[in-house]
Amino acid sequence: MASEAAALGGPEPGAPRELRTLRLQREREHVLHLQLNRPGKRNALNLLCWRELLECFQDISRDPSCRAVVLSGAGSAFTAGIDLSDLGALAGEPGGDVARRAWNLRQRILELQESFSVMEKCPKPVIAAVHGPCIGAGVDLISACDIRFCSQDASFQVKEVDMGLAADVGTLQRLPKIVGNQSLVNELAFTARVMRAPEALSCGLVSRVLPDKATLLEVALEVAAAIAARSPVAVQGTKVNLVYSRDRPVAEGLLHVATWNMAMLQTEDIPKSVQAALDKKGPEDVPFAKL
Ligand SMILES: CCC/C=C/C=C/C(=O)SCCNC(=O)CCNC(=O)[C@H](O)C(C)(C)COP(=O)(O)OP(=O)(O)OC[C@H]1O[C@@H](n2cnc3c(N)ncnc32)[C@H](O)[C@@H]1OP(=O)(O)O
Repeated sequence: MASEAAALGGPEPGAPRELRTLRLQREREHVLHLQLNRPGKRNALNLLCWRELLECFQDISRDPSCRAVVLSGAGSAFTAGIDLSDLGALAGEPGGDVARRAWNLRQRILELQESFSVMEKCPKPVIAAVHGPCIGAGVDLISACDIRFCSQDASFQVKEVDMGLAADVGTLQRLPKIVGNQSLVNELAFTARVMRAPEALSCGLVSRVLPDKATLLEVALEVAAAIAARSPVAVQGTKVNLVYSRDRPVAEGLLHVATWNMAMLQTEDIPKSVQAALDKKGPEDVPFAKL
C-alpha cells in the first residue's frame, strides 16, 4: 500500500530527495546540515533554490529522525540574495490585463514567502550559520530561522531598495521583532547600509560571532546536537509556542500553551527526564523516542 508521504508527493520521511541547489547531510545524531550550494554564484537564490528550500523543510518537518537543522552557505558567501536574472523576470511578460498580471504576481510572491516561512513553521529549531555576505533575500531567509550565529567576516545588507523594490519575503515583518529597534531597521531598509558582524551582535540579529567559518560551523553543529539531545516533545513544543506567542498578547500565548500542554505534559519524556535528573544524568543520557 502506498505510504502517506508518497500520496502527498514527497519521499518517505528521512529518505533523500535529489537536490541541485542545496546539499543536505546528516552531520550528528538527529542533526541535519543544509547548505545553500551554488558557490560559483555566491549562493544566489534562483527559482529552483526557492522551491528546493520549500520541499526540503517540508520533508524535515515530517522526518522524525531530525530534531535540529543547521543552515549554511557553501563557498565564500552565505548568499548574494535573489538570483538577479530571476528578479527581472518575476513581473512576467508586459502587456495583457493588469488585474490578471497583478493577481498572478501576488500568487508568485506568496509562494516565494512560503519558501522562508516554512522554516518558521517547521517545529525543529533551525540555526543559521552566516559567513561572508548575506544580502537581500538572505536577510529575509535568516530572519525566519530560530538562532543566528555568524563569523567575524559576515556582513548583512537589506539590499532590496537598491533594486527598486520593498523587501517582501519577511525582513520588514520579522527583523523589527528580532532586533527590537525600529529606528535601526528603518535605517538599514531605507539605505541598504552594510551591517558588519560586531553591529549584528550588538543589535541582536545574531547571538554569537565566531572567528572563522570552520569554527562557526563547529559551534552551530554543537548547539544543534545539544538541542537534538533533549526531548523532542519539549523542544518542538517550545518552538511552536515561542513562534505562536511572538505575534500575540501574553494572555493568548498562555492559553495556547495550556491547551498544548494538556496533551504534551502526559508524555513519557517527563518521567524519563525527572529520573535522569534524580540519577544525576543529563538529557543526553535519556533515550527519547522519535517524534
Ligand atoms: C518577489 C521577490 C522577492 C525577493 C527579493 C530579493 C531581493 C534581493 O535579494 S536584492 C539583493 C540582490 N543581490 C545583490 O545585489 C548582490 C549581488 N552580488 C554581489 O554584490 C557580489 O556578487 C557579492 C558581494 C555577493 C560577492 O562578490 P564576489 O566578488 O565574491 O563575487 P562576484 O565576482 O561578484 O560574483 C561571482 C559570481 O556570482 C554571480 N552572482 C553574484 N550575485 C548574484 C546574484 N544575486 N544573482 C545572480 N548571480 C550572482 C556573479 O554574477 C558571478 O557570476 P559569473 O560572472 O558567472 O562568475
